[in-house]
Amino acid sequence: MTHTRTPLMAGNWKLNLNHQEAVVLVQKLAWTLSDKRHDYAKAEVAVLPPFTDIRSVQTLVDGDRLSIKYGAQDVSPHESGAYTGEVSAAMLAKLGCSYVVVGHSERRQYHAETDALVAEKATAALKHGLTPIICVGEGLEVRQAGGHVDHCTVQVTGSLAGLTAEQVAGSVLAYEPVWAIGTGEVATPEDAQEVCAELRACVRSTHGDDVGDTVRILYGGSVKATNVAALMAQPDVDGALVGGASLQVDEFAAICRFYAMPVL
Ligand SMILES: O=C(CO)COP(=O)(O)O
Repeated sequence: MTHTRTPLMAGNWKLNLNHQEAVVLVQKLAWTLSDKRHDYAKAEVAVLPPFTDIRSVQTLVDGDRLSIKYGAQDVSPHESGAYTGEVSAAMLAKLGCSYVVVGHSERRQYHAETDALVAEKATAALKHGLTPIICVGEGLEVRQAGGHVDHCTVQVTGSLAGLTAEQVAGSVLAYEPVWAIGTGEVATPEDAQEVCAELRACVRSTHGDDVGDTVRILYGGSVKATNVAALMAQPDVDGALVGGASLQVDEFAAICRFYAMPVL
């Protein structure tokens, strides 16, 4: 069966840009993409700013009727209550968010997030109509020992625990090898394909072939305009989760327009 997975290019801004800078970047991004006649059917475009920027981004996107989508970098597993500092999925949904990242390696590392917590966050997001971008990825030692596939399939199985087939089909997975994040050390297209294919096979076996064929799987880790086309040429890579390069408008716009580039 040929799949109809729309590519997704998502910019994870991490802890960068205040709400005023966010508006400037999104405005410039929209102009650049419209100038180049970007086809949003060929690549969906999303930005994932810090929480404090989201209301401003919503106002801009709604006011100018932009086709750019937006979301958050984390969400509480709780609905409401005494959870100081947390932001709920309902609050993000109210702000018009489409996406929310869960289980990014930086949260797994610095906030000790487990697969079980990631699954709870994904469930909370889906309950409120948000699409979770569920991240997995191995560190350098695991990669060097050849344990990357097992590591990532264990993570993905745990992070999808309790989700229905329909919920998994409506989620996005992201393979982000930790050794490739912010290091300039991009995985080769073959490395990315190997793990993305294994993640898809894992979903097919746990939630059915249709779900495996439908779920989108992104690659993340030092994605740039110069390497995106080769990554996107891989059959199981459905998009990119972009960190550093998403803060540069021209670079991110070029990444979004990967389909207009030759595969080097
Ligand atoms: O962590 C990432 C996206 O979530 C990747 O970051 P870089 O693109 O800066 O390597």
